[in-house]
This record gives sequence, C-alpha cells and structure tokens, in this order.
Amino acid sequence: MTNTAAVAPAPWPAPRAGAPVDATVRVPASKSLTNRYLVLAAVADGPSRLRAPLHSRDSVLMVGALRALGARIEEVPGDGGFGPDLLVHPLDPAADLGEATVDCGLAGTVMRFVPPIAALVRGRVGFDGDPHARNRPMDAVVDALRDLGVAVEDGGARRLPFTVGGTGSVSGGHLVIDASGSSQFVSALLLVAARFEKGLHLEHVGKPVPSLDHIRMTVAVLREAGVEVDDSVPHHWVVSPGPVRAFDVRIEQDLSNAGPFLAAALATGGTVRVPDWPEHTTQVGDAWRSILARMGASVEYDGGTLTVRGGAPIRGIDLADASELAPTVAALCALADGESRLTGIAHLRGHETDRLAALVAEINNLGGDAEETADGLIVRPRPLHGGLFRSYADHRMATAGAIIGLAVDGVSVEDIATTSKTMPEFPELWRALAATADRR
Ligand SMILES: O=C(O)C1=C[C@@H](OP(=O)(O)O)[C@@H](O)[C@H](O)C1
Ligand SMILES: C=C(OP(=O)(O)O)C(=O)O
Repeated sequence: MTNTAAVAPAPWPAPRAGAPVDATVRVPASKSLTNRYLVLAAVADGPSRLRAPLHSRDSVLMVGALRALGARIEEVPGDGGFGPDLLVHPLDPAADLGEATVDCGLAGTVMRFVPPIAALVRGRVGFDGDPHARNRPMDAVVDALRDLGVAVEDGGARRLPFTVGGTGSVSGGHLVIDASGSSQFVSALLLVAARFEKGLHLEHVGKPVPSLDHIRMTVAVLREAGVEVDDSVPHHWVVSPGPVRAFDVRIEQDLSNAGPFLAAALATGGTVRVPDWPEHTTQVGDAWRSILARMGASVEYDGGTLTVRGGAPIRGIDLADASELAPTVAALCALADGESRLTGIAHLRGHETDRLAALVAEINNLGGDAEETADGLIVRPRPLHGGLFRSYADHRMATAGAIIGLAVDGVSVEDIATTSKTMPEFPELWRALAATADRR
C-alpha cells in the first residue's frame, strides 16, 4: 500500500534582522481592487483591461470563477507589476451554462461576490472551497439571494457548499440584510446590483457593519464604471439599474500587504520606503501612515514614496476597526513596550481562521501576553522567545510571524506558502528585505 498522505513542508526559519533594515519595497497589486474590477468587468457592457493586476491564489480563483460563469479572460503582456495584464470579455446572461462549479478556495471575495453573479446567468452553479471555507459566514449571501427570488440549495446550512440556480435575471428592489458578519455581504450585492431589473435598495439591520472602508471602495469603483450609487443615508445603499461601463484601469499595489514590510522598520529600528504609494486611495492600508506614526515611527510621504523610520521604542496602541490590518498590528503590539487594545474586530473570528484565537495562541506560545476580549485583543509587553508560529492557512498569520521573527531569535513560521493567497512573492521579498540588515 502506498502512503498518499501529504507531507507538511518544514517550517520556514523566519529571517532574523541583526541590524536595522534599510529597504525599498514594491508589493503586488491589491487583492480587493483586483477582484472588484474582475467582477465589474464580467458584468460590464464591453471588454475591460486590468493593468498590473494581482496574480495570487485569490485572484486566480476569481478568474476561474468568472470563467466558469462564461466570462472570457485573457492574459496579455503588461508593462508593470508582477505579471501580465488581464483582458476580460464579459459573460453573456443569455447563454445557458447547464452545470458549473466554482472553487472559492478560502477567498472571501470569491465566496461572497460570485454567488450573486451566478444569479445573473442561466444554469446551476455549485460553490465550495477549502475545508475552512465551510466555516466562514455566508448566511447573509444565501438569505439575500433567496429574498431576491433566486433558488439556493444548501441543505439548510446557509454555508458552503451550496448551489445557486440562476435564471439570467434578477428583479431587485428593496432588500434587508444583516451585514454585521462581513462588509463583503454588502459589497457582493452592490457590485452587481446595477444589472438587476429594478436596481437595489440595500438596507443593513443589526450590529455595526465591519470594514466600512471596503464598502466605500466598492462604491468608488462602481461610480468609476458609471454606476449611480446613493450612500448618503447610513446603512442604506441605493444602486440605480443601468449598464456597467467597460474600463481600462491600472491597479494600485496592495497597501495592506505593504504593512508587514513597513512594520519591519519598527521591528528592526530601520527604514522602509514604498514607492508609488497612491496620493488618494480607497484602500484601508492607507491607514498605515497614522497607525505606524502612533506606534512611534516617523512617517513621511514625499514625491509618491512613503518612508517609515523606526528606531524609537514601539509604542502600544488603542485601535478600533483595524479590519484586515489587525494581524500585522498585533505582531507589532507583541514587540511594543506598552499595552495595546484592538477593538471592533469580533468578526475576525470568521476570517481565514479565527484570527483572535490564533493571534493569542501564537503570541503567547512565543512567551507573549495576549488576551482575547469580546470584540478584539489586549496585548501586553512581555519578552518573547523563539518557537513555532502556526499560520492556520492564513496569509496574515504567516506574515505576522515573519514580523516577530525579525526581532526575536529562533522563530519559524508554519506553511509560509500560505502567503500565496494574496502575495506569492512574500518569502522572496521578505528575504530581500531582511538581507538589507545583513549588509549594514
Ligand atoms: O471586500 C474586501 O475586499 C474585503 C473586505 C474585508 O472583509 P470583512 O468585512 O469580512 O472584514 C477585509 O477584511 C477583506 O480582507 C477584504
Ligand atoms: C479577511 C481577508 O480575506 P478574505 O478576502 O478572504 O475575506 C484578508 O485578506 O485579510
């Protein structure tokens, strides 16, 4: 009998910076922007081009999902970024797909954004993903589709796996959802709502919606594509019916993923520059400027380059709604000389893993003092030691371990390859960053 069990790769010895880093870093394109533009292009009124898009597991899954729904997506040579451009020919709502399947992997943007598109094509589309994807909240998407008159077969679970029976059109109108579990529930419906016959008046009822910046990003990309959106009343979004204009867009680099590199300046007392930092952006990662300054860095924005200098002791921080930035912030908090409180992030329990539990377990496993609260984390200063930092198939856990490893001897990170979810180049870029400390 052959043993077919997968052998887990050896943990990745996190590079330790024995001196301050001094690096200039460019990171691949934004996951959130790439996957939004892919969705918009799939329902647009003509072919669209994405320049310098992300090529990572989440974007590949999105491309695969849209192809499964009938969009034609070509790779064409690009003039920048980390790979080819993408040319997207929209899907044809009149075509009959028959049966199709979509692999969501662990991508929230795929599992939330694509089912409403499946309602706009004719066919039965099955959705599933990685084992943990079946634990991520999907109830608001399933309920919303049903309230819109779309058939969903889910065995009553309101989670993956499920099948959406699309008829090629959705009438739309007024829809009430509880989006307290994820902002992606709102974005998912807004992104395709212009293609509903009556458009959509979406209303949120329930505990606060997290990650509001991501909804602002959705509204901004819709408006760029000529879609009329009224978000003037809190908790209400009104999308007028109409075409989504085809577009040609250059995608900004992923400012959330720039975070671990900028954090390296604080962790090592060094300097990190990120060129081509957008002057105006809807990305939540723009908040690094204020967050890192509050944690003791000097932050300068000049000529399109963001420069972060560490050197002073890292200060603890009280931070609300850190959203997807939280794991990176928590890693710095574990290296800080004062207490930190991260609040308003209860929904991180439904991310790639239960991030609150994971961060507490892994920081404490290295000797730290982190505690879970009802809606976040408290991290108190305590000297850390080496050990294994587990990543739970979560790219941001893996990068959090790498940040700590710069400053603490003997840290290794489990499954560093999980960073391929949004940044396959991470290990290589990180090694180059850490090597700048060796040269000093
Ligand atoms: O719409 C998006 O692109 C995202 C929205 C946020 O989701 P939540 O609202 O579930 O936090 C964010 O954390 C995620 O990384 C990306
Ligand atoms: C929460 C995240 O991802 P997803 O898009 O899968 O929700 C994240 O990238 O931090």
